[in-house]
Amino acid sequence: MQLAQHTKTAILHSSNLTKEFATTSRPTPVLNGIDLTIHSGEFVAIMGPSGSGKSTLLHLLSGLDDPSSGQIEFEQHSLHDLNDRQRSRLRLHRMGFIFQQPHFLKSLTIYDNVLLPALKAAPDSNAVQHCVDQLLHQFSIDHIAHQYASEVSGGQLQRAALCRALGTKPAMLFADEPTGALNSQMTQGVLDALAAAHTLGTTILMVTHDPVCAARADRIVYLRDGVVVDELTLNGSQHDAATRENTVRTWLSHQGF
Ligand SMILES: Nc1ncnc2c1ncn2[C@@H]1O[C@H](COP(=O)(O)OP(=O)(O)OP(=O)(O)O)[C@@H](O)[C@H]1O
Repeated sequence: MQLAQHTKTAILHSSNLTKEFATTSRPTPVLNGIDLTIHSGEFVAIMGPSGSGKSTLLHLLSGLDDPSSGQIEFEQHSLHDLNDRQRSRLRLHRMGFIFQQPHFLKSLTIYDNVLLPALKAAPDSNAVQHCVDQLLHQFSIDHIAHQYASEVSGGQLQRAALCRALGTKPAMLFADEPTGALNSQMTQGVLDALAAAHTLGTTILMVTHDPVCAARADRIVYLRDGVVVDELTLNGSQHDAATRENTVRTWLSHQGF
């Protein structure tokens, strides 16, 4: 992984993105024309009321689901132009994912769960094992490497999920409420791990309800009724966590959050 370079190269760009879900009565519009650019090396949080379309947007931007209309470009690839196989390859090699509930294969150790997708992405097993060892050490879970998912805490498991996501060396990490199921102490551990991944150059897009999590981002995008209604850029000089959090909470209160 390379050190973060704060160049203004777009890694992800969406234009006029819409999404409707077909319900029994009529199509329900959920996203109503999203124009969003995420720059390489940025850490962007998506916030908004429940049902505003945050997870739907994350799924579209990562190619997990298709928009009803509009364009998405990821590293100059139009997702629309890729077939399923090409998209899967792009997700395996260039994107990482973490969700609120990490799903691990129960019959494999934490180590093997992390190793498996990394080997699929880059079959040089020695280099991959070295990378996995480093990740587990960096996120302070090397001592649970040979345990099973059922034997470790939620915070440890989420950090393992982050290792698994980073083991394929993705350019961009998509995180949907990664701390939603954790207490505040475990949340801090996962946020520190995310911040470390960001410092090493991974672009991050994170959906969150939590101002404490959002305060770690460079920029917060606020969604209401499927539209981006406001953005907050956090001043890089606000290194003090309490100051950043206050800035975020004040801004959110103006959004009626
Ligand atoms: N597969 C689906 N079929 C029909 N409706 C859906 C589907 N997925 C999401 N929706 C609807 O789209 C809207 C937005 O959902 P989404 O999960 O994106 O919101 P969100 O902002 O992430 O919400 P939350 O904060 O509660 O997780 C909701 O009204 C939801 O019911």
